[in-house]
Amino acid sequence: MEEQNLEQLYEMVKQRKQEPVKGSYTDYLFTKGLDKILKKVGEETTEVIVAAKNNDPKELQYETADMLYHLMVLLVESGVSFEQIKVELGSRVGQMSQFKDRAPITKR
Ligand SMILES: N=c1c2ncn([C@@H]3O[C@H](COP(=O)(O)OP(=O)(O)OP(=O)(O)O)[C@@H](O)[C@H]3O)c2ncn1[C@@H]1O[C@H](COP(=O)(O)O)[C@@H](O)[C@H]1O
Repeated sequence: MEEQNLEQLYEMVKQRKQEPVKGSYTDYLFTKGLDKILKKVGEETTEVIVAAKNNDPKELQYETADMLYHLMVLLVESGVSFEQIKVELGSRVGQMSQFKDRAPITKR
């Protein structure tokens, strides 16, 4: 079975932006523009949430792939490079998360 990592997907989407393939879904999104892309990111994100809530791993896998694809389209459309995301993530490696427990609610 063929696999694709996120960076390869990003590069493929970027190539579609630079060299549009008329009739392709990616071109359809870029042609429709930012509002359409944002609606799709929102829709696919909601479907991820519902799949997780329904405890449906297959559906979660499918919807996560849909969401990530649309997120890559949004990054390309917004001019954010995959390298920038890697640098951002890299800057966090090895850092300790700042997490503070909220004080428990107590009875008066
Ligand atoms: N990974 C994806 C990918 N994931 C999801 N989708 C598309 O995202 C759409 C989501 O389905 P929906 O039912 O929500 O949307 P829709 O009803 O088709 O359309 P709208 O709601 O947006 O009007 C489907 O049309 C899927 O085909 C993707 N389309 C493309 N890719 C990758 O991009 C490559 C190039 O695709 P094209 O640009 O279409 O050639 C493909 O080979 C894939 O590797």
